[in-house]
Amino acid sequence: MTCIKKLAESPGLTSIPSLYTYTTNPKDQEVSEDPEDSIPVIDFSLLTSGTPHQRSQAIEELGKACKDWGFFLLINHGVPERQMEAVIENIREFFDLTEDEKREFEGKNLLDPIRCGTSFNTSLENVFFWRDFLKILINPDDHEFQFPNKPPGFREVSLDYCKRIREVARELLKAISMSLGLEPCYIEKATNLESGLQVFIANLYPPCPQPELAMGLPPHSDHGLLTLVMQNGIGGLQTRHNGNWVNANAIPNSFLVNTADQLEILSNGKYKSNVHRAVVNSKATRISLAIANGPSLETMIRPAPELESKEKAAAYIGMKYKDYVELQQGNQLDGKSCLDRVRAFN
Ligand SMILES: O=C(O)CCC(=O)C(=O)O
Ligand SMILES: [Fe+2]
Repeated sequence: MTCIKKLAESPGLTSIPSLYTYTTNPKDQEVSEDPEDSIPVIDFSLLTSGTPHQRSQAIEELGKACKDWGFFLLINHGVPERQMEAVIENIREFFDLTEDEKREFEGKNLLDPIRCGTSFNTSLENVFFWRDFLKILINPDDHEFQFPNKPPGFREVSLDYCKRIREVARELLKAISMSLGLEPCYIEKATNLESGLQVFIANLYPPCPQPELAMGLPPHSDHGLLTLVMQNGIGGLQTRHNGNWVNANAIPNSFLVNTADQLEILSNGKYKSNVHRAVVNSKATRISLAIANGPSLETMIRPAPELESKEKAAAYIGMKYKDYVELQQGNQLDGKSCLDRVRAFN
């Protein structure tokens, strides 16, 4: 399978092959400029080291962001900027490897620890996306993490980065539990977060000669609990809010965080997983790194009984997270179609 990077670098490419022509209805081509649609900003330092008053206020704001948006910018998170830049630089070097070198990391099965490729699921797609990816499953119970051995140092800097993200996600999930009126460690315990799966998803979106006709990643929600995204300073992520598409303009050194399907299930639908997409541009290569933080693969996730009531019975059936990941990764990327498979009819 030819990667999109190679295609985009073909000399004199002025139009995209029809295989990449993605049809978007006119309403979905519009992007909201409404100031009401400005993405909430959460200050992580207030959640962890603010005064009790600042803390409870920050928890309330976080709960509101999860309920109204399922998306927020996270500032003052404590992950060093130079580490973020180093990971992005290594990802760039990884994608610069030759096609032959990258083929070694292609992977065959959905739950292979390392998979690299193009689009999302080329065996099922009629239209391909303007995106190459590298996906690595980071399972803390596996002490021998598998990771590409090229470029040199990629493994070390990335695994350390994932560890830090795991801590940030754990703190956020504590605050989210509290915002739902649950005890701080509720989500951590219910998901066996200690053994929780992280997926390292590096995305490369090369410049595209007809960006309005192509799609980097189509509208979808993520499978885990919380996804933390950083990028190389080039925008492209858009989030859906009140039926509008909104550009996720990152503040430098912030994370773009979105709530994912397992959080919607656990919160019994109080916090909806966020639908987002990645668009492409004609000028610059965009690199993004999404770290999806999820439950442990063997844990069955179901709505918290504390959040069920006479008026709101469990809105989802329970499913083992491993089965959910396979379902999501094995199908076409299409809005929240995977979540529909666990919706209860009551
Ligand atoms: O490229 C991005 O900003 C988003 C990527 C994304 O949504 C994903 O990898 O699930
Ligand atoms: Fe995503």
